[in-house]
Amino acid sequence: MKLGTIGVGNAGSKVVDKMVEFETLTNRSLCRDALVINTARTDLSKPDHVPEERRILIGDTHQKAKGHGVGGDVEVGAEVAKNDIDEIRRAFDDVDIHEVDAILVCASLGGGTGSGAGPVVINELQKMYDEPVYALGVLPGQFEGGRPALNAARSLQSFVANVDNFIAFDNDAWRSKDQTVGEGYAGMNRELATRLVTLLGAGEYDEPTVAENVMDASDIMRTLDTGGISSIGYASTPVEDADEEEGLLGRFRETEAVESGSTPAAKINGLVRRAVNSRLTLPCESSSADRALIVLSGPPSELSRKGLESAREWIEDEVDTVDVLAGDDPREGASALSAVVLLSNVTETPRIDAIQQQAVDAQDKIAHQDAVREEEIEDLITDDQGKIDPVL
Ligand SMILES: Nc1nc2c(ncn2[C@@H]2O[C@H](COP(=O)(O)OP(=O)(O)OP(=O)(O)O)[C@@H](O)[C@H]2O)c(=O)[nH]1
Repeated sequence: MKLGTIGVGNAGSKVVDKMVEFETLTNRSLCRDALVINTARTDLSKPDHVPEERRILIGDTHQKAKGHGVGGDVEVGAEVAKNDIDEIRRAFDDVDIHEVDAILVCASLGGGTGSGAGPVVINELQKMYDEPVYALGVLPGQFEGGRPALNAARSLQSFVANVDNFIAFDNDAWRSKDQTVGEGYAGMNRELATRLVTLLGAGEYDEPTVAENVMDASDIMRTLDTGGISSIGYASTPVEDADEEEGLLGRFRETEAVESGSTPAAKINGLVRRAVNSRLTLPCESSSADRALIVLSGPPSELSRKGLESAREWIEDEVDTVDVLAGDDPREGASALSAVVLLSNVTETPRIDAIQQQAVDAQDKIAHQDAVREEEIEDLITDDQGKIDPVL
């Protein structure tokens, strides 16, 4: 599909940047426009693949943001975006909407800009365009504490109510204890970009391609059209005789070899099973999905109709739905065979339940602290009037 991509806030912008990097390295043609919106000037300098003129600073005149971010305050994030909506609209005007099938807004839900400004941006897009608007939302880790969980629980409701589909990425599930936070994020963003671009970029070629069974943008959009929360599974295996991948693309590839000697059909079946049973972007009970879609991407010689059909049947049983679409994404010269599986409208998602509980606890704690503070201030004023130390 042809996509307009918008990153809101720090993490959202980094994800968009990685998507553009991965699509360039793999000669795909997905993001027709990449725009990033932020309240922090320093974060706007981070992307390597988003043109300078497509980086928008909002809230630089706002009393609390002043170009330094909103410090995790979701209310300020939303307010700033509402105040600067004309500027945001002008940036949308530069998108050639006839060139895109859908818009993807990427944001993290734990900070203040992504969680607050993200829903404002989405509402505006929905007002301006008829095309579907999808979101990619990063969920905060449990170790980050109550405030990010509260932001996420609040903003998740606004995201899900207003997008055509919400693809979730759970930082907790992808955190590695052996890495620094920075290394961890870089790896997670690569993994996420690989999944998003392999899925959404399927069937998009610069040159016309004649192949049977090619995945179509309308199939992907139909699977996403549930209005719910989605999760993506992925697995990849190197193609025999492919040149050793050097440099940047090698870092994106976390391929695992499958047993040699297996037939192409068995190889595909095994790969699709591995995609569903390995780490999903959002851990969930796959049988709770409403619809599913399989994309098989790799050199045409590796694609097998029989393999794809038997994998489709396996997912039909696994997910317990007849709504499973499957298609190929032939890529001449690709050095790996990859399977990506989209599980749409999943409802059994333990991490989202846990975030909601963490948010309720955090809200109770904040309410309790506020009540204690008010009581203390009252005591000070009534009992110790005149005894408060001045600041200077
Ligand atoms: N997956 C991933 N998560 C990130 C990354 N950077 C930050 N996060 C997560 O995002 C949340 C913080 O959100 P940010 O995007 O940094 O903040 P923001 O939306 O710009 O908002 P403010 O900083 O409050 O203005 C935390 O939950 C982090 O764990 C990243 O590169 N990748």
